[in-house]
Amino acid sequence: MSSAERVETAVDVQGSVSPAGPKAILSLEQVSCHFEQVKAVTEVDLSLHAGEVVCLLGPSGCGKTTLLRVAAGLQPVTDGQVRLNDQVVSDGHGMLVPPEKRSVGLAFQESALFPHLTVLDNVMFGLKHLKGPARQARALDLLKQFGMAEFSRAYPHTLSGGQQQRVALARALAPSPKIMLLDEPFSSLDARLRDQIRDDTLHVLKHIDTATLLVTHDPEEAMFMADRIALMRHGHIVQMGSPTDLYCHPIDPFVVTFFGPVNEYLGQVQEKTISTPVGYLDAGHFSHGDAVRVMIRPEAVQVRLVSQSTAAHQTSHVIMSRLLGATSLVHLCAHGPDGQEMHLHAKVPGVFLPKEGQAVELSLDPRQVFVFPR
Ligand SMILES: Nc1ncnc2c1ncn2[C@@H]1O[C@H](COP(=O)(O)OP(=O)(O)OP(=O)(O)O)[C@@H](O)[C@H]1O
Repeated sequence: MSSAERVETAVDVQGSVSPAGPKAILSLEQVSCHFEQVKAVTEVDLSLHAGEVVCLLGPSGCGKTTLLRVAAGLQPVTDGQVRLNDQVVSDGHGMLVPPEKRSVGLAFQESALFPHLTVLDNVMFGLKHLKGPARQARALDLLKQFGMAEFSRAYPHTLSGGQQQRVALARALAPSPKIMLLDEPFSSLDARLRDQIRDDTLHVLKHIDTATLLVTHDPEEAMFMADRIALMRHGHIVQMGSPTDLYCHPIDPFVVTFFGPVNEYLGQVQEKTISTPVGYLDAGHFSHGDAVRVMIRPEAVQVRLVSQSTAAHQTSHVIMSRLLGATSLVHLCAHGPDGQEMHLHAKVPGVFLPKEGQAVELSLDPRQVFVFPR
């Protein structure tokens, strides 16, 4: 094992806040929304620009839907203000511009279509400002972009759930809203269908250059869809930035673990290093004697097979291997330079299934190792 190896460590870095460039279409400024004792959202700042997809990500009950409803004008704020194109549309005194005047398109987990209208009529419903042929052409264009043009004469009850959701998205986007608000629009679909509709939706959103706020609790979905992610907890935005910012520069352990399970090691800084069973880490800004929590993503663990030179219990070795599909998960017992042991998971690409007992040499990709105070 590469026990003498010294590994540079990526430590807590604040993600970027907002892209430079044109003015925001939608701004939430110090927005709070409380329901009696429940502080659903507290002092949130968030801006949304034309053509970008921002995801509100976080665990159940963290305030995502409340924030989306505030943006839509469906929920008054307790404090702070909401601006649309620089005009204040709600503040602590009430709702100054109602939802129907905000040019927002809405789609939810189960977006109900009008059952007595055909697919085409459903999409044309919000296009009353257009004349007959233009109205139909616009609706058909949207249906085409969602792969639903051939169903234009069908009624909703004859469509699958996924097809209905495509029509609902087309209907919401048809009036070319300046802002699209989507609340878990893919979560009722099965995995394969979800991937496809997600992909189609992303391309349509980018094509029409609308600003999109998407609520999801799925980090993979947020990374797939978002230009920027706002990760929330207990009504606050914990970290805001690009998917790369959050994944590679998480500001605290909550952000690290929200994107997937990690290997954890509790250590102590000795001089300028932290000794772990997988080698020495650079202690970064920590000082001698600091108690630290080392978080190692399974993807950071690099495994090299070696011939056994010492007894199994003194060498890092394989406990078991499992094929997950595109990746393999290898359970390891790591033996450190100072005699420490650690059960470790390594996620490696492709079919890599070393046998139980196989001796290995372990190293780390420092970009996916994070150290926080204990
Ligand atoms: N109308 C309401 N009255 C009282 N409490 C509410 C109301 N709406 C939301 N809450 C509370 O506010 C908090 C945030 O709820 P919200 O629905 O915004 O969370 P969420 O992150 O969207 O959750 P989920 O992912 O489960 O939908 C929760 O504690 C919820 O119970």
